[in-house]
Amino acid sequence: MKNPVRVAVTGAAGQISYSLLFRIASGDMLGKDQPVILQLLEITPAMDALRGVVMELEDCAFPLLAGTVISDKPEEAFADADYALLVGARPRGPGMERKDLLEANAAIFSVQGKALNAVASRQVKVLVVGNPANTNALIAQRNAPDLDPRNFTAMTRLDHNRALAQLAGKTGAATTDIRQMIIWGNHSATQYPDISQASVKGDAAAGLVPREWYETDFIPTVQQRGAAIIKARGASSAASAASSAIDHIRDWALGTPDGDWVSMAVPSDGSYGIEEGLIYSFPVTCKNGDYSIVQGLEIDAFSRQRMTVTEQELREERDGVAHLLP
Ligand SMILES: NC(=O)C1=CN([C@@H]2O[C@H](COP(=O)(O)OP(=O)(O)OC[C@H]3O[C@@H](n4cnc5c(N)ncnc54)[C@H](O)[C@@H]3O)[C@@H](O)[C@H]2O)C=CC1
Ligand SMILES: O=C([O-])CC(=O)C(=O)O
Repeated sequence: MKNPVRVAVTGAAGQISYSLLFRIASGDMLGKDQPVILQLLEITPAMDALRGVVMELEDCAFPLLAGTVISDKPEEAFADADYALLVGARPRGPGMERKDLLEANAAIFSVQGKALNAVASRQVKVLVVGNPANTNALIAQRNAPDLDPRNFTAMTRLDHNRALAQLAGKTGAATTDIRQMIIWGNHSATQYPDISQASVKGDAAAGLVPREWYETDFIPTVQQRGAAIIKARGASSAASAASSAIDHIRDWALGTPDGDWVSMAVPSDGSYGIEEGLIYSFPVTCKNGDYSIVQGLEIDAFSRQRMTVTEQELREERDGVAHLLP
């Protein structure tokens, strides 16, 4: 049996975590041979609710759950963490954009970045889910100067999976028949879901669907899916967000399949002309616990224009939180 790894999760009594924690503990994220210790962070008023979640975790008798720690102090929850899933933040309600949460949530990520810097494993892999996820990841990263900046990522895998589902529905294929989908940019309404590289059962996706559908239906549907779920459910997506967080960390830790890639928001290294340092979603492949941005893709004028719009929004979000970026 492998030694247990430490997985910190914030917002552990919230609705995403209620789907997420049980799947981490069952081995869906890091493999059926990898024991985990869950280190759960909540705010003080939510500690009773968190104790209830831990009672349920115990009652599952998961063979891989090697321990559970709960705390309302980031320095306790992040101690020696190998993975940190930063979920805890306020969700948006109807009529809000995700960046409307910036003011409410940004402070959380500067405090947690400092705590990760102080006590987490030096190799900690960080996934920010709390919105606005890309800019929150930037805040956490910049407050953790002693950690590898590349290990701060934000979640656009839900958008990626939504795009797979939409294209599968339109072409009558299974999501597993689709390769090389891309989400570029921000986890927001400016994101650019790009099928120009994608294939369905080996055929170019762009040749299988009308251009008109792609531009006026597919792109806005994926961009607005979070809002559509809030409208329908009265609460933001939770189970699908949890599932995508599992996918993000699993692929980062265990690797992407040959011949395919996934979308992750990672610090730009200047690839495709995107300003260095922004946490921008790119197509990436993962191997041996590391990711690389896919290089050499051709970018046409349509794509470039959309990639620039979402880059610009990320610049504006960053400039809006300059006081939290040491
Ligand atoms: N990146 C993505 O694709 C997605 C992101 N989200 C975002 O994820 C976040 C969480 O969503 P839900 O679980 O639905 O919200 P929720 O409100 O059900 O749970 C959030 C939890 O975080 C806790 N919390 C607040 N401040 C905290 C802090 N400083 N430290 C630790 N815990 C703290 C709250 O007490 C609450 O229990 C929201 O910001 C939401 O917008 C949601 C869906 C998809
Ligand atoms: O839309 C929201 O506010 C929640 C979220 O990020 C998503 O479902 O993509």
